[in-house]
Amino acid sequence: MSGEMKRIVARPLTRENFAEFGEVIDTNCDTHYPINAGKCERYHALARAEAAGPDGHVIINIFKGTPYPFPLKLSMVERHPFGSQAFIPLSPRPYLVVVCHDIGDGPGEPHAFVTAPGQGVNYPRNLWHGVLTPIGEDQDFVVVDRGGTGPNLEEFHFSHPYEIVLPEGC
Ligand SMILES: NC(=O)N[C@@H](O)C(=O)O
Ligand code: NI
Repeated sequence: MSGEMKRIVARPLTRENFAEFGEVIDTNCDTHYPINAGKCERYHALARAEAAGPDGHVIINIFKGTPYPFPLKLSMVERHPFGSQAFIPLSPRPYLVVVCHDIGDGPGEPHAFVTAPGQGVNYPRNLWHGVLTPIGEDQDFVVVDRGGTGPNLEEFHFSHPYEIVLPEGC
């Protein structure tokens, strides 16, 4: 294994297999009810936005992402100490989600997921994650995260990069 990258195969993202990391933003849930005299269905409180630290407040952004080559060489993950970060795709394409638990002095082994078309995710404050990673085509996202002052980006560079591969047929 010396010199070789450890291979991680991405799994399909589900609310259940992502629950130990963060929230999935999609309509495959039971927290919904009709509003506006039945003309609209509200899928309520799918995730919670956190905005702490000096002058912390929630902001809404658009990220126009460009695709990464696969297999992906993952050498860095990051986290946001003062706030959460949610990614909601504006096109029905899968993208890659990479997250890690913190093991005390930094991130543990990465966990990789491929979203279903249209599925969003919310990274709670301080969750280690890979940067926005579209697959195959440019993809735009609404991103809900934290504005304010103070350092809200911490990066960790792995001493041994990982190789992230997509599941068959992706
Ligand atoms: N840096 C930035 O705004 N984006 C990253 O946080 C990311 O998770 O893609
Ligand atoms: Ni981020």
